[in-house]
Amino acid sequence: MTTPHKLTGADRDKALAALADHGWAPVEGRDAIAKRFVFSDFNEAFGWMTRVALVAEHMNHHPEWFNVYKTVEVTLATHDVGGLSNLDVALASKMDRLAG
Ligand SMILES: C[C@H](O)[C@H](O)[C@H]1CNC2=NC(N)=NC(=O)C2=N1
Repeated sequence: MTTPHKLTGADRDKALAALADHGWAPVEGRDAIAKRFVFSDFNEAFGWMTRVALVAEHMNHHPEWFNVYKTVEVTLATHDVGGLSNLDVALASKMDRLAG
């Protein structure tokens, strides 16, 4: 897997702008991004989480997430670099793609 590199300056701004188009927003007071995914029911939500979990494990990059019924609140940050990295951007786009 790729080594994470922290996004700063123009790279970070550009990544945040692209992610915003897909519903990801910066987290207040923290160098992280978040998005709420709402599915049609619990099976859809948990099925998606399972698919994401396999991708995340393969990337060795893991989400912070909270599931209630059909809603999954996701926060992405890279603990190893103390902020947002290229791996968060990659995982965010994989999550979007898997959500359809
Ligand atoms: C030791 C292991 O490679 C690290 O702890 C990995 C695992 N998954 C991770 N996931 C996330 N989100 N950030 C990390 O810095 C991270 N680091």
